[in-house]
Amino acid sequence: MAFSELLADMESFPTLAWVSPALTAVAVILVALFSSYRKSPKGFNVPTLGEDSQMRYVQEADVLLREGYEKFKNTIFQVLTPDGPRLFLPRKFANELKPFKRHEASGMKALADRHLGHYTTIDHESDVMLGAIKIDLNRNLGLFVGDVEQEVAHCFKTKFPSCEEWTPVDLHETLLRIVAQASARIFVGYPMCRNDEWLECSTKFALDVMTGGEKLKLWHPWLRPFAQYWIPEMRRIRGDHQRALDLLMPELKKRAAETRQPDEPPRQDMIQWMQQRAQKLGDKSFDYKELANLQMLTATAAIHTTRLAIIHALYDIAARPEYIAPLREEIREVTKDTNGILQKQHLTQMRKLDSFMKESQRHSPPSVATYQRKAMIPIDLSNGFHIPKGTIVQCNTNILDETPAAWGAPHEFDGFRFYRLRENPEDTNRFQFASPSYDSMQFGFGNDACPGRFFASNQIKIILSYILSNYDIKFEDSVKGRPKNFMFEVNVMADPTVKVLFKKL
Ligand code: HEM
Repeated sequence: MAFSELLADMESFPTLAWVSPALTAVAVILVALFSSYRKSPKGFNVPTLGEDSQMRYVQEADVLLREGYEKFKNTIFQVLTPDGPRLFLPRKFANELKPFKRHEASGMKALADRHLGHYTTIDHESDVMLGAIKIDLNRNLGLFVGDVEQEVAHCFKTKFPSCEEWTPVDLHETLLRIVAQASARIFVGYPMCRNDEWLECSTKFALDVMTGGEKLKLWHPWLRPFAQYWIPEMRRIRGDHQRALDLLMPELKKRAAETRQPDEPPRQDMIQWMQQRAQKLGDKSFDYKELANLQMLTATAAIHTTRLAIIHALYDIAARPEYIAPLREEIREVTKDTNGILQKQHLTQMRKLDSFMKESQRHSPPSVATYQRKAMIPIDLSNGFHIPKGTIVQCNTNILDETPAAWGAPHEFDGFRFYRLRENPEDTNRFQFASPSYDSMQFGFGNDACPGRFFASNQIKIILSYILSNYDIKFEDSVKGRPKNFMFEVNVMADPTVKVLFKKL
């Protein structure tokens, strides 16, 4: 971030107007001294990839990590990044880290550290939240197919252009609303899932965390306790939590006051599951405030990741229109007994769509280094490398050359490769979108792989099948081929400048 941007942040700090000019001058000098702060490159005893890699790491980590793979193959290497040296392990070490428990090698702590979770409030591990996702949500997924489809249809009717003619649509913005509302149907229930303020609050929080964390990283660690008050996003985070509580309160009070009839089935949504889990676990610290925080954290983990996977898939479909007819035909075929109304078994039967989603994610994963862990204890690897306690490591998980030979041409986009692999009766339950494996770590790997992946798989299928059944899609004429992804460090983003044209069928 430029010095001028930091100053702009300072100017927006409300109290600065009445702070003495001398104090402001001191603050300006401190900003000047520390705005270019970067962690000193105190590296590890492994080869370093390119001494001048810092900017390349920010803008093209995919290319850089590929170079690392070609140069070092099965050797651990480090990259000098703006946050200091980072260790990249060849994929095979994921197998060695897998047996470690989360209090020994933690994915959550790695993520929290990356986003300065202590300040951005995401350093918050909760058994209530993990249990509600891993157990309750996954157990009840089938219940919600109709409800989610209803929310998706409602969103398209109320928030989407009519598309009688070819109409350009900003997928980033529109899908944020659709995914947020469809997810909120299960997280906070109806009618809260249509509350505009709630949807805005629960989706903006993630952006504040990401941007606020990045801005705060530019400050020297000693100054961060003060600098957090200068950065608008960091100041907003506190407000986001309070606003979430205020917005949820009427619903929580309503539920607390209601007596359900004995023959009434229990409510099924994340609010209910979290409350029940907290009771079961005897979690004394769980109150309405904590519930609101956990809702925000769940939305943060769920919404942007799912939206991005859908955008990538739509870019892949628009770039390869030959897939539209077979995908549409599959949707029509599996739902023909219910006149096009989706039921849970239909989602399992959509094997071509599942394969297409997995192939899209293979080419456009959420990150090119998905398996990241913070060593909470010292860990020794089989090659003698010692990971000191407190160190974050990640695996170089997006090297297409490592694709198993049986999967076919590794670099090609083959939307139905997993569909064909599953035709082998022994493999019929393998190679699914929501099945992480050693060769497919887009959702992570092992016990702590993404617990929301089954839910995400359903949400993506419901939304894509709605689009394919109701619209034709294509790129604007100016777009040639599949738009190249953008990188921010190891994170893979879909080009936000591209518009997809929609036309109602
Ligand atoms: C396409 C959508 C999604 C993608 C690509 C994705 C990806 C990931 C990845 C790569 C991890 C790290 C796993 C590891 O390090 O082994 C993760 C963790 C996690 N995800 Fe997802 N995710 C998605 C959707 C969701 C949804 C919908 C939810 C919630 C309903 C969710 C909740 C979580 C949580 C709570 C964790 C931390 C798990 C733990 O520490 O045990 N994710 N996700």
